[in-house]
Amino acid sequence: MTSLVPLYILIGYSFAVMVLNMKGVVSFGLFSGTFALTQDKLNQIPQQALLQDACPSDSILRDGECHLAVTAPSEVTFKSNITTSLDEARLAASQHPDFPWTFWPECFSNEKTAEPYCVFSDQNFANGRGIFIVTTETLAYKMLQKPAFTNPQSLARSNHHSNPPFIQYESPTKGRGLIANKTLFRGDQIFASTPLLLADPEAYKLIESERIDLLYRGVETLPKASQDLFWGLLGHFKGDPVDDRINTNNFEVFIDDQSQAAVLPEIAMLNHDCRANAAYFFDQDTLTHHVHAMRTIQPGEEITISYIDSEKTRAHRMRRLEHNWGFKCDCSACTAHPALTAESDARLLQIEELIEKLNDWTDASTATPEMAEAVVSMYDQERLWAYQATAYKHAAEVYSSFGNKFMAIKYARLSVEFSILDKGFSDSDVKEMKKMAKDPAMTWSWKKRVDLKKGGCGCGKAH
Ligand SMILES: C[S@@+](CC[C@H](N)C(=O)[O-])C[C@H]1O[C@@H](n2cnc3c(N)ncnc32)[C@H](O)[C@@H]1O
Repeated sequence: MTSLVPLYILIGYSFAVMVLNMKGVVSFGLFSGTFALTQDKLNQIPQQALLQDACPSDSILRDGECHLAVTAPSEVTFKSNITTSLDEARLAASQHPDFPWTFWPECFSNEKTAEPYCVFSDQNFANGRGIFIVTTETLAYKMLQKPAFTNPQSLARSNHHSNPPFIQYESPTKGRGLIANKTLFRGDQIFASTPLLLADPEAYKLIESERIDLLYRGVETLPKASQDLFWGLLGHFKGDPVDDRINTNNFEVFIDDQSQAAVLPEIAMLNHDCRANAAYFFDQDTLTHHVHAMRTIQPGEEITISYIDSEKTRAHRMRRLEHNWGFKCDCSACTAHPALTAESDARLLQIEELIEKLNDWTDASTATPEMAEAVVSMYDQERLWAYQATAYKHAAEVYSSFGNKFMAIKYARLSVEFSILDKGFSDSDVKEMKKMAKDPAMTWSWKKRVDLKKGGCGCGKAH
């Protein structure tokens, strides 16, 4: 699973601005006359309070008003040390036949970097949405081999941001967020978007001003509509405006096993909930970040994702969210009565213990199908919809290990569906569970524990 994480966290960088003030830009004015829903439609939507401060999806809500386009905020006074003008960089690129980038890349290096870090920009990427990548030449040219660049058809399902299944609203405590404008069912697509930028956390090896130079140059090279989307993002660390927006909004993704910070402005409007109703993953072939509903989401309900590992106890979750994003989580799981919270924490710890037992494939294993059933039930009770794939996988494997073909198939089928939504179409868990759903007897776990029941060794039963 990818995760939303400040860039400085990706590199274990100890960031100076850790006392966070994340609510700077939010105010609570009424929506302007551009709001498109009629009163009739509003009346069909429960939780109307949320709709008070809503904007149509093609607008950005800023300071209580809907704006169609967002320009660089006035606090941006950055002066780059890069001396080549954009026009010169464009001309230099155009003079090289078959040069894959729109601008000649700017690069910096020092004694800590094995290769220079550069900004590579393609304005035509994803049908004119554009992208810039701050990384080494080696990694950038590897990315160029991906279908996202070599086969534009592979992006046919990406970046359809008109007529979305949500509208934007502004909450007094969370800032902007997205609420469903129609019923969404499990598996319904909410987003499939390509990043405006990918930034290699290793670029932190550059001196600060040079790393930031590359980021500013990158933003300048984006098409105007994408620049507006970038500047419309919230920044709450109050450091450099570009860095701040990246730190507040980036998702950690992996491309060829290398961690990258990806900024996806539309998806970055999703707020956090420890019991999120949507899940996300990144497909590195198409450089597309997908968000899907994990359960039925009613119209008027906020669509949420989890920024952190929400299988942890409340205190742990609250600490992470406050440390990384500067907010006190007030989701239902974090604000429940202490008696209920204690129960929830106890369940989460018990899930952890049981999973450890289910993962024990030695002859001393005490794992049983009932144990996995308890785990499945507790995930459900905890409302951990985005994580259920894990529970189903354990159940499928334990049933297979006791030779119970149809219970293994049942849970493998469930695991495939949930894993696709949470981990991606081609994740190894998906492949493994697809194999089991077809024929458990052909998987490594088949009858692995059968002989253990009789006190013998389960060795040698695998196919
Ligand atoms: C990726 S942005 C989400 C969109 C953001 N609300 C906006 O207005 O642009 C992350 C920021 O949203 C706010 N946020 C997200 N989830 C929240 C929550 N559950 N409670 C309070 N603030 C939240 C925090 O300020 C956080 O730093």
